Amino acid sequence: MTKLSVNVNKIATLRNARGGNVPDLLKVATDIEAFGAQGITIHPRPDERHIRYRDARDLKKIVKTEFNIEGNPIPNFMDLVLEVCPTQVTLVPDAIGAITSNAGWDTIAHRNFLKEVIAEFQRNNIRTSIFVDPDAKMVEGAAETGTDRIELYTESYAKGFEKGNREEVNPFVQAAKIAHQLGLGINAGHDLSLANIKYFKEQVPNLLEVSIGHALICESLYYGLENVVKMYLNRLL
Ligand SMILES: CC(=O)[C@@H](O)[C@H](O)COP(=O)(O)O
Ligand SMILES: NCC(=O)COP(=O)(O)O
Repeated sequence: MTKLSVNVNKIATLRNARGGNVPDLLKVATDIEAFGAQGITIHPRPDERHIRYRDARDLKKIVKTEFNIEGNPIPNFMDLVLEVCPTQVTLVPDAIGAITSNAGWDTIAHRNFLKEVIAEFQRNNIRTSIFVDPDAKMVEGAAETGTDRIELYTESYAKGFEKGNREEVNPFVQAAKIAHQLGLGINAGHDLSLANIKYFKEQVPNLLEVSIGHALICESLYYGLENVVKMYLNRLL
């Protein structure tokens, strides 16, 4: 079984649009768990344009499933994660000003930095994952950092799948095989959707967790949040 961790960034985007507390992020996260999702993901960004650092602290008090915090390990982010102690931290090399995450780590160029940061989180019993492209060299480099898991950056798969290019999954299959041989756990995320998740899950071996936000919240406008969470869970069996 592959776990579904729902990324609630977009709930915070909607809330922040009016300055109040509608929708209530904490209630939505609790409901998502009640609907069966096995995790909640957030990706606080330095400008707090959706998730605020305070949300991370508040969510920690109520999330009963796996809590995953993603982000670039700048000092403020490191301090937040070490204070909140989520189940997992996913390190993402976010470029300043980028509209969303748009690349995996160069695990060779940043090996020493990643090693240090990962060791610090692991000393505090926080599972680590690093965001990587489906590239054998980057996966091998990830293993050298000591990380527990990798998160495969799935945008290229999602784009290819939309155009009918199912072979776009092949690099992910290869990357997952290498990661598994090297003893790394495998997560995946970015632009996964109801349309493309089933094929990805069928093809990519040893997939432990997917984190899904943007498409899942958009799909919920049509089908409702409870239905959509259950539809993902069915596709991830
Ligand atoms: C790491 C990743 O894949 C991103 O999809 C991210 O978690 C979403 O961030 P935004 O919601 O800020 O686009
Ligand atoms: N790690 C990926 C994530 O949390 C959600 O990405 P997206 O579904 O919003 O593209």
